[in-house]
Amino acid sequence: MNDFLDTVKGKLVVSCQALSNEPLHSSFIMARMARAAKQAGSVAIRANSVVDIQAIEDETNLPIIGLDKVDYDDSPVYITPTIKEMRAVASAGAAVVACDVTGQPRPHGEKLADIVAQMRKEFPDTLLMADTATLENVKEANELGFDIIGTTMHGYTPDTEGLNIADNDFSYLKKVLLTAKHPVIAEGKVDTPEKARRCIDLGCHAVVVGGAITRPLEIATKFINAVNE
Ligand SMILES: CC(=O)N[C@H](C=O)[C@@H](O)[C@H](O)[C@H](O)COP(=O)(O)O
Repeated sequence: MNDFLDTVKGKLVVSCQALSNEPLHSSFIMARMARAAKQAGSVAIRANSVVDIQAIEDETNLPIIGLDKVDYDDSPVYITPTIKEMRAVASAGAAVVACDVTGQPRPHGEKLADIVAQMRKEFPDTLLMADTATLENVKEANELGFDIIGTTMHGYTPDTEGLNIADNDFSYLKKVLLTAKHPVIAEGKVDTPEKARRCIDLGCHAVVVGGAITRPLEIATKFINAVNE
């Protein structure tokens, strides 16, 4: 039985990710980041790549929202873009597999509906999280029956560039909550404890915070910029 949704209800999930061009890129370091998150009380971890997922599972035994960021030449979609990465993340033991649901073309012409159907067949106990950018994407995630709807890609697609879910007291997130037919996880640029709390108070099932906790380059840059101004 997958009890992920019960486990994270009303809670914070810490995202521990560092791509190959980031200073902390290392499964060992991501596992230590996850250890710190667990010690602080995080009930689940969001992680990128099979090796990081395995290292974090070994270290923390916490449930994981897994993804695999891969760049393909023929598509702008990079969060778990094809069935190959979906299978690999589920096989690594992630409780939830997150993937891009932004309506943009996937690599090799793969269709999201086919990917979802295949995953349901092969991994019936694994939950699927839609990383959406717009209300249209939320509607598609509803129709395809995703178990969790995330706001992950809001601000990161050509249509939404520069937007932030926290703008105007989370006015976009409020619309997502009205549109989504499945639990909503707020994710993306939630960079203060107060904002994380607000997401829960507005009715999100859970909230994911990444960079503000686990990306020291991002954190240090904010301090440096403030001091140098
Ligand atoms: C857009 C994209 O690729 N987001 C990624 C998705 O997994 C991660 O790089 C983010 O760190 C994560 O979504 C958490 O968000 P934030 O780090 O802003 O709290």
